[in-house]
Amino acid sequence: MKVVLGEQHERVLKGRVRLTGSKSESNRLLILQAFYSNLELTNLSNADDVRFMQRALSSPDALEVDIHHAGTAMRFLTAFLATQNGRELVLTGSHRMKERPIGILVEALRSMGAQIDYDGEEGFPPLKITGKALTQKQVRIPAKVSSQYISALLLIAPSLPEGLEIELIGEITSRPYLEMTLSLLERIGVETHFEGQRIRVEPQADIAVQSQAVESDWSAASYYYSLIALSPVGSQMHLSVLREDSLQGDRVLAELYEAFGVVTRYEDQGVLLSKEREANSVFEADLKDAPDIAQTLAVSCLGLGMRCDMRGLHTLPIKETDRLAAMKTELEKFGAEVEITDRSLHLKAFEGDLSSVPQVDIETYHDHRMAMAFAPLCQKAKMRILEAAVVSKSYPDFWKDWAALGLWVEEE
Ligand SMILES: O=C(O)C1=C[C@@H](OP(=O)(O)O)[C@@H](O)[C@H](O)C1
Ligand SMILES: C=C(OP(=O)(O)O)C(=O)O
Repeated sequence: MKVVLGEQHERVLKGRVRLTGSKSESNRLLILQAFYSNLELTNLSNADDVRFMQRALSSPDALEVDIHHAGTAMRFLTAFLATQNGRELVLTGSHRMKERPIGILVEALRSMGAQIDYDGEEGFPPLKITGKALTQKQVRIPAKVSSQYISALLLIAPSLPEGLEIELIGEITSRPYLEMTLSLLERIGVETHFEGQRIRVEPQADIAVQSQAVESDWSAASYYYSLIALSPVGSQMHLSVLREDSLQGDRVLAELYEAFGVVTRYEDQGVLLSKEREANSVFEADLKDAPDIAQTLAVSCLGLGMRCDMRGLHTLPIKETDRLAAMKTELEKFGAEVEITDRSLHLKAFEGDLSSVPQVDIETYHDHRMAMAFAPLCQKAKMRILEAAVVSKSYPDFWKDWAALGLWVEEE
């Protein structure tokens, strides 16, 4: 599927969108529900990554589980399945998943007594997992490559007879995702402690009967922040259901988009975004706590002619695609000047006229966020998004919601 956008530019927008549940919260709570069956969940995400997790958890006899592109599902299920005594299976994923490293998590689980073998290349999926009762109550794990490895350990921790003490080695990346995991554990009644480089999770055999509501997805909200930033002053968007006291680190959008002239007001049922003034000329940020919104921010900067300096992007090369390389290639198609390292992106303030650039074809590299990050640029430029159906990884209704807003979405 290809989507053509940007037939009309600089439209004043007024709209409302109800976003699907957070995929990060959903996949954590589904693992916890597999341990504690009296946990009821509402507002789960309809993302592919969550459906693959649900399918995996409801197939107790499968000899092979394929989680496609879902990083969190791959990492969380590796730890979960390692604890399922008597179960033997192969956990695999898409071609890209087989290039995304998992050795750090496998090593940590092995040191706790798990039996996990590589079914292909050492350090990468697919994995052959033989479930066992894990014996160790302490583990050490490097924290700089992906927080998902640590969240995976945290999610199995309360099911272990003595809980778990995790020592984090080195700089902690994507920290809000660890805090989200700990908050969800606390919410269902598990005791946790996080101080310095140490996390302790107490054992918890049962929890009280309860229902937990998943908040909507702040990473999905980023595309509307960018859309309003790129729209004329006076544009507004209401997004539900998002909260100021969110567990999701991407709530930092509310602060970051002030530099783009977007004001956030928290209301009863969500947030109201308003474009109230012109953007600053420079945007600088360290995104090690919020890596998933880097692509969105870079496109906002291009559209507004802002110079952009983003650091803390060291996890981007191992996500759905090498996001730094992909961004450089696609931004340059509009005439932008971009420099990248293995952890940063620098975009020179764009001085050209985007509306006169002939229609650009945006490649998506099997990455949902490439498609969604470029879409808001439809307020400034004409483009065709290739393989646009990739959005279903986290936000299957994305194009439907854009069409409902009256944004030009033509399918080819
Ligand atoms: O735990 C999670 O739900 C996630 C953690 C982050 O990954 P890293 O910790 O690998 O940066 C983030 O990029 C990903 O989309 C979701
Ligand atoms: C990196 C992402 O997902 P995952 O690592 O779960 O595949 C993402 O959604 O941007």
